[in-house]
Amino acid sequence: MEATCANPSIVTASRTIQPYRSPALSLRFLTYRNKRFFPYSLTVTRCSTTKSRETGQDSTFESSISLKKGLVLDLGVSKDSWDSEEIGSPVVKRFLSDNEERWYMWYHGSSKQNPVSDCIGLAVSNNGIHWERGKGKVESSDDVGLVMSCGEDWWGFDTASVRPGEVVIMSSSKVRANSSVYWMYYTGYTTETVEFQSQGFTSGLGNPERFHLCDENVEKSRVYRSLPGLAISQDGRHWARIEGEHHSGALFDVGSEKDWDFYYIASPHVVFHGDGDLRMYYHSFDDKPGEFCIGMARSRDGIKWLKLGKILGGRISEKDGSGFFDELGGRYPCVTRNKRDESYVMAYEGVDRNGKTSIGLAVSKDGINDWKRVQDEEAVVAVGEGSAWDNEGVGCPYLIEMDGDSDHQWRLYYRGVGNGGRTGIGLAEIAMGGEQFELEEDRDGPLELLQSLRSKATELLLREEWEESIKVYTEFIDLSRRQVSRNGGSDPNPDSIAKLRRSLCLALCNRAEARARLRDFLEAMRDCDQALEIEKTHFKTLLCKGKVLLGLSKYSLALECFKTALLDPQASDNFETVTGYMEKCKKLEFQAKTGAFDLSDWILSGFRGRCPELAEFIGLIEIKKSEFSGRGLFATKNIVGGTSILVTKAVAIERGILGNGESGEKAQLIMWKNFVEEVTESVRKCGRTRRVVSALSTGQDEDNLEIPDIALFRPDEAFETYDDSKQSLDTEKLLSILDVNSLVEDAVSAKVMGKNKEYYGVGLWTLASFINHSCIPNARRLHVGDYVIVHASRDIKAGEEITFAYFDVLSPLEKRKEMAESWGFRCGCSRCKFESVLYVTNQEIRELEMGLERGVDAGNAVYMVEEGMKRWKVKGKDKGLLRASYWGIYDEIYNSERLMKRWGRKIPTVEVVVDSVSDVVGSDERLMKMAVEGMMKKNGGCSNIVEMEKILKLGKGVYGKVVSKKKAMKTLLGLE
Ligand SMILES: C[S@@+](CC[C@H](N)C(=O)[O-])C[C@H]1O[C@@H](n2cnc3c(N)ncnc32)[C@H](O)[C@@H]1O
Repeated sequence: MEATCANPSIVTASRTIQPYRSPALSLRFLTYRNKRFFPYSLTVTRCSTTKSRETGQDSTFESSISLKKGLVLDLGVSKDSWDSEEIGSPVVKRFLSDNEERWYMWYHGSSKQNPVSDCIGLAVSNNGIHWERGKGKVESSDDVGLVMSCGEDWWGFDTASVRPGEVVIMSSSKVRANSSVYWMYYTGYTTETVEFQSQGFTSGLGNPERFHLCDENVEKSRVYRSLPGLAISQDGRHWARIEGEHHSGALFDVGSEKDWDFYYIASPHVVFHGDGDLRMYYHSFDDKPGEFCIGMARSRDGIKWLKLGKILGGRISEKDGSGFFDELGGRYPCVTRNKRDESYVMAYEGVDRNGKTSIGLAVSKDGINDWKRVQDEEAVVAVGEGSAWDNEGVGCPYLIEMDGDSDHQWRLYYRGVGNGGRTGIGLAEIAMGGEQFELEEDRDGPLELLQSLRSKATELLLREEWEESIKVYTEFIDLSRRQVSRNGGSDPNPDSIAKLRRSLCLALCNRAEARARLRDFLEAMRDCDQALEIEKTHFKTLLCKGKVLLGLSKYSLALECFKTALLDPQASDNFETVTGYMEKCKKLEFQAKTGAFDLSDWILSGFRGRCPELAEFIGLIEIKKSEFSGRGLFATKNIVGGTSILVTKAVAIERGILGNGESGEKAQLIMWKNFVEEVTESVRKCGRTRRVVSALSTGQDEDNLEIPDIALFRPDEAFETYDDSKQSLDTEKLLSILDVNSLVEDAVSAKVMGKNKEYYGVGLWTLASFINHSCIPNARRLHVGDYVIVHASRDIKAGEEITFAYFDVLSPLEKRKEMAESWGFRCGCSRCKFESVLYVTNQEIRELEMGLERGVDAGNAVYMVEEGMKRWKVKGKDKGLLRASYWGIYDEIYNSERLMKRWGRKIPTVEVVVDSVSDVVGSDERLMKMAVEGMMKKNGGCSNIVEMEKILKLGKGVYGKVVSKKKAMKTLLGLE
């Protein structure tokens, strides 16, 4: 499986975690502005609010704004990938269940080895943007990659190429993707071609278009006689063909010579209208008018089809048809039902007189008759400008309506063609103004200005340019208010005032949304409240307010808000969204109060889907003056090992996969630069963040730092003390703060998440930044998504300082000193003090160290340490300290049969050593691994219950009580 993007979600702190010593100074010389990992292009391709000349009707689509988000799937990188040469025909499905979101994309592709033969593959994603794809055939039901090759029956209609048209889920889409029954309608080709007779058509017919075969003439005069086929699958990966009525196994044949669909049938797209009513939309080329046409067929069972005829053709015959983006007709229909009004929406690829392709929309009330184009002359999604990846053509659209609360958002996946015919799959978002601001009069007055402001603000909102959209909404809101008060009461047309007030309410709501994105929660709340004064139960505003309250961790108030939203008639369409938020509020409130988080199910699911939601939580702790340096966190009550101490969300995180060597270092610098920029932005936008970040240490004069009240870190409290001054922190100070307090997510995360070893993430978690280092730590970190959970790695007494390891504490004193130095401090912990004294006074230890440097036999060295401790009067817990320092040699001996044969009887058992070390440094993966291996060797399995319990206890120390189910813990320990 090739991961196209890192999305790490759970990370454990361990020996390899190094708090970040920043390359901050060198960054100043870097000018490259990294565009993050995903090449979003954020280009507005079409923005029109004109009424459809053709329809003149009140379609919710009449004002559509599309926004290209960029390339989401490029060609397969490796030369031998099945999809390295060309890709297209995306068919995208989104599956939602209670706690996960899964996206599937089937698409066709061809390889460099065999560029004329297309196969079908599957990619998966948890957000529809970052896709995981495979380079070879899928093996298991979790795998991704090639899922369907050409047919092998010599008489079959699909022996040369297959391309997906649509996948119909024959059970609910609210079930897990892998238990559904999928019906795939696809286009199959043989090598049989038909001569193409149309005179007027000057560019290639393109069935199938093969952009890698740049010689257009190949396809000019001949087309492949493709037909529609059906295959079914239980898991979307393993497909069985269903034979249709046609002798070739296809579902049906082309029409007779006089019919419009005589040449071929392509891109079958099937819509489930109701029981016993399936509708297929497909395209062909009608040579009488010389244009691409879209037609329909109907079926009761999805297998036997009855053709109904053409439903959408070209515009050649139209009076002013020339110059339209779809003058030569439409193809690749993708039809879907608009959840709002049950009408049908079709996205299609329009072909202009030069053969250039772009994407248009059409609507129909019943999906059969009366299809109307949404925009007349221009496409909804046009080719990219300049050297964009899709500057040659866009087409093969796949439209998805997103459930949710935003302004009627649709996603449109499409095939883009760029320079040299390079293909890729891109994403555009389409907003259909659901609550249109309708203008009926006074086109030159303020109403026109209002309309233009509103369109501009909506567009900016869609482009996620929050600050700009807030500015324009503010203009709109001020002007509307003036307008309302000027005309209020005395207006001859009370209807128009009512509309104006509705628009004002929506604008306030949208501005709140933008402000919430910038974490301007107080302002967002104000906007929501003002909108609700206009319309008490405005659904979208109630949703927005609920989310703002969630953002402020005010879970019970948020719950009330969502409950009120549920009473609105619009809620029926968004029932699951609202009830989903309500469940979230209840869960988070419980978690914030108790700190009871459980990741077991997520772990058991193999970390599939979204990370579990977490609430910020502050346990039994306070900030006080530390013996080490400056401030520290202290337990106010006894804390049992494994218990969560705090859960806090990162101010910012930057993640990526770093390579090795110079390029890896450069990538690291760029990541650091981005990270600094992100923190700077957060600090500038939010007074609360500014205050908590500026309370952190710069590493200077720590003992004179103010001791902040821990309440400052409670999101609940922060709401009341929010300030609005929008200032930045002094850059020098901010860089020092980040240098001292940033933490790096480590390679263990890669292991836990099954991610690439070179995965790298750096972040800032404010409250956790008060935790000092100790070489005998009592706490550990676990990173889950953007949150860090700090838990007790062993029992902690009331009043004890909470500490974790900034670096590997299973290493000798000198090494630890070096690491602390790179952090800019001298460790003042009791273990360092004890060992320093011992080393100064003990010649034998110094000799032992020299021996280790020379590479003395590990067995001998362990024996010397163990025997030495008797002479040096090192007793009880102190033995664990020295064993931790020389962990490397203990590890070596216990892992070597040869050494154990020789020394095994003379040294303590693995269990004794693991117990004594974990007693002083807390749990650690390596101790756990050694205990597990020891148990396996001794018992030949994990049958010994007492030892098993001991190991699970160690596991609890490493991962915390958040892994409450034994089965999940065993999975992490590799015992399941
Ligand atoms: C992330 S901050 C920890 C909180 C810090 N003590 C404060 O007052 O904000 C890291 C800094 O704390 C100090 N520090 C942490 N652990 C220490 C230790 N074991 N001995 C001495 N100084 C320590 C160092 O100055 C280090 O740069």
